[in-house]
Amino acid sequence: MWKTGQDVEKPGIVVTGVSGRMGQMLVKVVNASDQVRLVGALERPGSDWIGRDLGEAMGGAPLGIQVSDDAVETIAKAQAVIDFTSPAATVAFAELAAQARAVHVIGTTGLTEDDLLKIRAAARHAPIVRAGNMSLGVNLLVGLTRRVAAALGEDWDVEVVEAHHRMKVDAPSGTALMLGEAAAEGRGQTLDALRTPAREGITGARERGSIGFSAIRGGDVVGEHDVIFAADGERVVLRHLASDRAIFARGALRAAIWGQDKGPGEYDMADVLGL
Ligand SMILES: NC(=O)C1=CN([C@@H]2O[C@H](COP(=O)(O)OP(=O)(O)OC[C@H]3O[C@@H](n4cnc5c(N)ncnc54)[C@H](OP(=O)(O)O)[C@@H]3O)[C@@H](O)[C@H]2O)C=CC1
Ligand SMILES: O=C(O)C1=N[C@H](C(=O)O)C[C@H](O)C1
Repeated sequence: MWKTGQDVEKPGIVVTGVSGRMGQMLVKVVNASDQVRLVGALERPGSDWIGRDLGEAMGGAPLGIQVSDDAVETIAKAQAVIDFTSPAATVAFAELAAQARAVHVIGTTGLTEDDLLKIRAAARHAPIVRAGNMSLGVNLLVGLTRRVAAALGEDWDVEVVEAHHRMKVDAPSGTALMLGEAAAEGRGQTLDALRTPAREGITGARERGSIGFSAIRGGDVVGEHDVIFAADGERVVLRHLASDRAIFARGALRAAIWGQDKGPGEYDMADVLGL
């Protein structure tokens, strides 16, 4: 629907932030797929990857794609842009993907309300699939969390605990926020209404019905999330453990393909996975 002529058969994918942890994983997953073509690779202006062959920069065989910092020219070639970078970069890419009528798959977390408004504006022109976690397991856990929260009610205190690698820059994680939102929805409320500020010092007793978050940072932890429902005398713990970033990249590629026949609008992984 988005491009015509010779581009129609296999969607052309542009990956952003290709030198990053997720960027490199996305390049591997996209390049291994026979359903899409990798047509462009973007990095931040000033990166020493700019101008190099992407495959060689990743320490492997040449891929015949030069890493570029020209987002306008590169995104113009795309049917889908897969983007796990930083909030500022993602907001800029959203506008360019919308101009190119390309599907924008956003994995970037730590987006502010203002960023989300700009992304919403871009989604008036092209499909945007955004999720704080693109894995099948976490998106299933989101649905389970909603159901358990609805079933257990306010006598059960909800706490979300997450652990990530030492390089992660945002907290709570995007996944933790998705899980907190699901718990709040299960109780017929919004997370904004129930969220407890980060605890330190004399916090006072826990407020009934509130949802708390704790973040651990260390080592090379890919991503671990517990949703704890704690009552008097018992606890229910829902857990997801990620040990390979390929789960996120596979979900993002699935979203890019899924989005090819969708109209403008904001979608999430529950839409993509039919959950
Ligand atoms: N939704 C999901 O399933 C998942 C989401 N994430 C999220 O994805 C994001 C990236 O994570 P991760 O890969 O670990 O982080 P990295 O820091 O390893 O990678 C981010 C990359 O984006 C690059 N970048 C920054 N600005 C630009 C720009 N303007 N143009 C092009 N590239 C740019 C960075 O370059 P430089 O380092 O030079 O600044 C870096 O190479 C985070 O927000 C993370 O939370 C991660 C995993 C799964
Ligand atoms: O930064 C990461 O690494 C991850 N970020 C996402 C998040 O913020 O939840 C997803 C995953 O947990 C890895």
